[in-house]
Amino acid sequence: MNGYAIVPGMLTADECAAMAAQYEQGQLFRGRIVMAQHGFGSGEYQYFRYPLPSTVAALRQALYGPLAAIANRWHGLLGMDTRFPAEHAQFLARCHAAGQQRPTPLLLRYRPGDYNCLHQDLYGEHVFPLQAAVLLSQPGADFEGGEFVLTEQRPRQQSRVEVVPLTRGDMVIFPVAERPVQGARGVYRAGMRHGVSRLRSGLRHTLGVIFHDAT
Ligand SMILES: O=C(O)CCC(=O)C(=O)O
Ligand SMILES: [Fe+2]
Repeated sequence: MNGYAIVPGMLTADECAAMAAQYEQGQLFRGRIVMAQHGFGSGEYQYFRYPLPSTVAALRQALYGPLAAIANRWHGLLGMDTRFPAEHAQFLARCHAAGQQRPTPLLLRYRPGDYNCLHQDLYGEHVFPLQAAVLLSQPGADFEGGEFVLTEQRPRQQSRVEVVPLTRGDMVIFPVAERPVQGARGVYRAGMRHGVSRLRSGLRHTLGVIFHDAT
C-alpha cells in the first residue's frame, strides 16, 4: 500500500484538451488563485462555480460513492465518529449547512518554473478524506518535470515521499490529510501532503476533484 491509487485513462486525450481549454473561460470559475501571492508555490488555479461543467459534476458524483465506503472504513480504523452518507448530495448538504457552500473542484495551470508546495486541501470543519486529480497534459511532450508527489508522515518517523507516475488522462486518488496505516502494534494515523515538483519546461494542466465544499 503506497497511499494512493492510479486509475489509468480516466479521460481521453480529447477530453483532456477540452478540459484544459476551459481554463481560458473565466465565466466558468468563482475565483482565481495566483499561488505566489499566498506562498503556495508558483502557477495558478481557478475554482469552478456551480453549476459545475457536466464532466466535472459527473466525475465528482460517480467517484464519491465508492470512495465513501473507503472513507467510512478509514474513520472506523482511526476511531473517528463521523460517517459519510452514500450519496454525494447528502454529504454536500452537511457541508452547506455548516457554511461550506463554495465549490472546490478546480483547474490548475503550471508554466516553466512553476510548482505546487506540499499542502492539504482542507476547507472547513467537514472533510472528506480522499480526493482525486486528473493530469490533463502529457509528460515528456507537453511538459518536463512537474511530477505529482505525495508525502507520508508516520508517528515518530521522518517523512517519506512517493512520486506518482501519471500520464495524460490518468487519475490519482489520494488522502487529503491523513490515512490509517497498519503497524506492528495496531493502526495509526499517517499525515499526508501532496504537491507538484518544478516544471522544467512546457505547460501542465490538472483537474482537481475535492468532495467537501469550502467556507
Ligand atoms: O497539479 C497537480 O497535479 C496537483 C493538484 C492539486 O493540488 C489538487 O488537485 O489538489
Ligand atoms: Fe491540492
